[in-house]
Amino acid sequence: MWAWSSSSWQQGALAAAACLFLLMAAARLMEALWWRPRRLERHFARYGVRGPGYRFFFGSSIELIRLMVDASSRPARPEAPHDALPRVLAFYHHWRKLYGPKFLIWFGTTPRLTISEPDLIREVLLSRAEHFERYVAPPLIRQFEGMGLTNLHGDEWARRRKLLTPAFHTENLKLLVPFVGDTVQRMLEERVLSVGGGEVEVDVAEWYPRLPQQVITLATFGRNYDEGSVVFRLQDEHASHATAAHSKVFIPGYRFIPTQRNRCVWRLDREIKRTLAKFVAGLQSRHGRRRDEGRSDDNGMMRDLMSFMAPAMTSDEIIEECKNLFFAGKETLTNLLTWATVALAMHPEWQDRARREVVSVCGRRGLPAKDHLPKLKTLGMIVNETLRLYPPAVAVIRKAKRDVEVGGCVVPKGTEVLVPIMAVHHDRDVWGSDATEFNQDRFADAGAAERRHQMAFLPFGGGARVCIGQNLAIMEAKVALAVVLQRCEFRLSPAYVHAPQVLMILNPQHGAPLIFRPL
Ligand code: HEM
Repeated sequence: MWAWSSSSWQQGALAAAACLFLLMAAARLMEALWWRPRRLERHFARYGVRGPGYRFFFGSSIELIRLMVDASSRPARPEAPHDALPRVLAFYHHWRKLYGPKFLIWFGTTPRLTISEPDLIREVLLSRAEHFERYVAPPLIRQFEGMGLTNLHGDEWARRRKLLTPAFHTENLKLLVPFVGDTVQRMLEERVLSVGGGEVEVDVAEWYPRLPQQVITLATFGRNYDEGSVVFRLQDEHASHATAAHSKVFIPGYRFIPTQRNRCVWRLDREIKRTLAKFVAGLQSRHGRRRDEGRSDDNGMMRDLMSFMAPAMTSDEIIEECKNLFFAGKETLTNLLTWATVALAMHPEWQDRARREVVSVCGRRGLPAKDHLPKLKTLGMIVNETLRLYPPAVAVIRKAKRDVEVGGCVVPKGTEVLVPIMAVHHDRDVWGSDATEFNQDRFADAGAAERRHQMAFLPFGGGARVCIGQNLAIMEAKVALAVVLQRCEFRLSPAYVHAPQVLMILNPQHGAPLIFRPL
């Protein structure tokens, strides 16, 4: 009898504990999925910050995707092609009209405060930057981006940034100038100049990637840059699978399920690491031998990144950093070159002006030299105006590490802050009534952007985490465009459709076919 009642008591206690556990789990779930988002909404509303409203589990994501897909189904308006913001950041354009320049959206259950006023941006990126950390990309994206500078935080980021910064100093990079010029010349010879003087159609969005690919590989490893192309090919494949898989982010743990796509992502990751590991091991022993023999790490052209990394980082760290630099430096530069060439094809008068400058500085056929670069002023203005209207990175995101006040509004810990760079660049209040027109002359005098506002022009971000590769990007862009302008005239192909679209960065949705005529 006692035994029976003792076991039934135990069963009752177990059932009660299970109920309590379930209730607590349900309460935690409700807190995460409903009560907390609603509390945060009320919090922001007290400061006058509103937005599209939180929807259970999905936040504003469904509405956001609908707005973006809808916008990308139509080309840009032909009468105002550079007014691309409504198409590229359709959700921003739509909700800003409804809620003003500061509004709240929800990425799933994560609140994202969207700010586009330069004064507030300055607070987030500069004056209160210590209260924010860089956005942490989801694991699938981090895996192909690599755990390098862009994805590190705190002391490890600071150590790595200090270590790599000297490699990107202008003096070190100037030694790459002849290589960039020579590479573009070879690319033109293969694709355009060898066609026998006739016109040829080239999709520049597909043609340009080879340049940053070769340049980053050389800047990273010194010689042997051909091997780098293997990594880029694998990384491209990895990126397309990972971004497609990332769209299933709402299924928790999806990345661990051995679907066909996930298995492919895992295989590619292993292959990239294996290829880089082989490469890095060879280079590490070369650098080690040089050190033992008391020889400098100078490879005769420039100090490559390996010579900065080899003495201070483990092989795994170097592999992750290489993945990161390959990722950060390729698509961005390809985009800049693509949009600059498209803009010059749309505006033949500026193309002529830029060409006249290149010929007068570098001659009809001479490759640009490092001393020519400061003299290519018009080209520099064109590059800046392209970065203003078509910034490859259309936004940056920060996350509040603790409760912090921005523009008089308390931003609770864990809130993400979205800075839509492209919106600032297209803002008439910042850039004047012709903000959405291509007018390189607005950059005629150095410091013109700064005078508008310290945060008016942010193609490379701002504050401590500003792009480490910006000098390299500007140098590459100026040299590449100079060589193209010297040797060819170009115009839009009849097949070209102006349709900028953001897929991680700003891409031409239907490619960028241009007609080249050798000069
Ligand atoms: C037109 C070309 C480029 C553009 C528009 C661009 C844009 C940016 C932006 C906006 C950021 C800041 C991100 C943030 O604050 O969250 C950034 C960071 C970074 N960029 Fe670039 N980038 C370009 C070229 C390059 C190149 C050529 C490299 C190197 C090969 C590079 C390497 C990096 C790295 C490593 C970071 C992270 C810096 C850190 O967090 O300390 N970028 N870039």
